[in-house]
Amino acid sequence: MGPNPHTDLAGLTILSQLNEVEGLHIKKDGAWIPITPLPNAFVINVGDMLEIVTNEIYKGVEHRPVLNPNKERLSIATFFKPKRDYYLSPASSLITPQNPVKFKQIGTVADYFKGYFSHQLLGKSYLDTMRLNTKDKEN
Ligand SMILES: O=C(O)CCC(=O)C(=O)O
Ligand SMILES: [Fe+2]
Repeated sequence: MGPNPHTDLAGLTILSQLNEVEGLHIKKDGAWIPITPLPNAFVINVGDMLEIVTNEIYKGVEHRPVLNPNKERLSIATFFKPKRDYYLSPASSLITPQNPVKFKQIGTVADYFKGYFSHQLLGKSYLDTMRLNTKDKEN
């Protein structure tokens, strides 16, 4: 976890904002928006793997934690992802003439992890390199 803007690698992230101090921003329509923690509520973020499985119907949310200089902030993240040996690809039921397949062949979840962590060294989005017919997104 770091302060850099990113999307999460897993399918879904469940965040528990333990002391309800603001500090998470998400990017929406090109603008950073602060998320106000609500009492007794989780923050749920869509990650890269759910974007792949839904063939981009659900988009991974870009977000960044912002340091609050005055208040300590406690956030616990739980990441949900498929098992490592599962094949990672868009669900066939979500591939239609209107929404043709959006991703290259990826392989297993373990293959995706391997590619992701070696690609991180290049400082670019690994998910964007897996898209078909689209240029790498600039962040
Ligand atoms: O600070 C947070 O609540 C989110 C942390 C985060 O983005 C992550 O762990 O991937
Ligand atoms: Fe994150």
